[in-house]
Amino acid sequence: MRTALVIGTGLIGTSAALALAQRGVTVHLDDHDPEQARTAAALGAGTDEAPEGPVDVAIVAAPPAHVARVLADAMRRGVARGYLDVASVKGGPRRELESLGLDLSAYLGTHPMSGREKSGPLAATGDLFEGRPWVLTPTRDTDTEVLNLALELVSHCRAVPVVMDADAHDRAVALVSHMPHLVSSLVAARLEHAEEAAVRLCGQGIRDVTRIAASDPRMWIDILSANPGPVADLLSDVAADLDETVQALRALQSSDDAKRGEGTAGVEAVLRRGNAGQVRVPGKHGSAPRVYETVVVLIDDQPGQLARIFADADRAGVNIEDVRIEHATGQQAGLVQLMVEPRAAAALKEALRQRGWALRG
Ligand SMILES: NC(=O)c1ccc[n+]([C@@H]2O[C@H](COP(=O)([O-])OP(=O)(O)OC[C@H]3O[C@@H](n4cnc5c(N)ncnc54)[C@H](O)[C@@H]3O)[C@@H](O)[C@H]2O)c1
Ligand SMILES: O=C(O)C(=O)C[C@]1(C(=O)O)C=C[C@@H](O)C=C1
Repeated sequence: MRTALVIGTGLIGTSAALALAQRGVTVHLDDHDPEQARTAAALGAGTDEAPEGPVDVAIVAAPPAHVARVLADAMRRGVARGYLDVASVKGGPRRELESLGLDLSAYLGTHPMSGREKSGPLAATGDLFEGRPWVLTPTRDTDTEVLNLALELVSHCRAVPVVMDADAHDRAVALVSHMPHLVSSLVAARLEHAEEAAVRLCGQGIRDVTRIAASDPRMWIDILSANPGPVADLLSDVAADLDETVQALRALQSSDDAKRGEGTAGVEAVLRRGNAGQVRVPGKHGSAPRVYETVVVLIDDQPGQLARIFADADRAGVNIEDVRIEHATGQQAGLVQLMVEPRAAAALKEALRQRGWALRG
């Protein structure tokens, strides 16, 4: 692939454009809000000038409700050899395109399983998709050339291609993305009118559970409107589990020993089922989760601290596998958790201590 046109230069479009531009592809940027395309261009994602002739691939990264219309318009204008979209739902846009009577052999629906709770080009990064699954939904009618273009895009973004049927994809993401999003919103909603004294105590647990609740509701209305049935079925199962958990907790309040025993068993069952589900969440690069040792470092809230820690770890020859930052409430300090291979932990601790870092835990 030599040339690409990204239509919709928000978080996802600009992130893909940055990755393509970094691999030498000439990227043209287009958005119904020209300011967004200008911003993406200023970030180094490509040019906001229109291509002179057809490009190799057009990537539509507009909100799901607009995807079919934008694709249809681009296909009628013949702007590319192949047409892709990256919408979070796949069945609806495909059916909408079919109903418009277009030849879909040059179209392939895709979905990168990576994103952020922030929108717009300024939230974009060229490494957003690295190591993440990127779903491709070819049909029997899809041109091989277009499938190859999609595989090239995924490879340039250093993601992992996963081929699926569009409706199977929508059922799967109902479980791993859409239902969890609503649960996150429901948990975060309990904080809206909560007392300040309680909210001030928020630690990492609730931050983990509520991060995605900060996402743009307009985007999520589009997503959920295109997949309501599977999400409603799953949420109704969660509601049944919630009812059982409430009953178990009520039993724990009883003065009767036998009832309390039932309550403990009920609560334990839900926690153990949670453990069993959690271990199935794939780790980095989509592989089985690895067990890392955590080295905790106290940092001041000053620029450059993280870069210094990474440089010191690099000097000690230790690879940081993952990182988390916990900001201490009301203080100019934070805790950085560095996840490393267990055999590298002792060397890292020693090197960081020698370079004056305060370690915790
Ligand atoms: N945010 C995520 O985590 C995530 C992850 C994977 C896939 N997606 C999918 O990627 C797509 C884009 O999401 P995003 O998070 O980048 O949103 P975003 O709001 O950051 O960007 C969307 C962009 O599309 C533009 N746009 C809207 N209507 C348009 C139209 N008719 N023609 C051209 N441009 C138009 C907007 O001006 C905006 O710049 C969506 O389909 C979404 O489902 C999102
Ligand atoms: O904000 C994030 O971390 C996300 O990855 C968002 C997330 C997801 O649920 O996994 C949300 C919707 C997209 O379709 C893909 C990714």
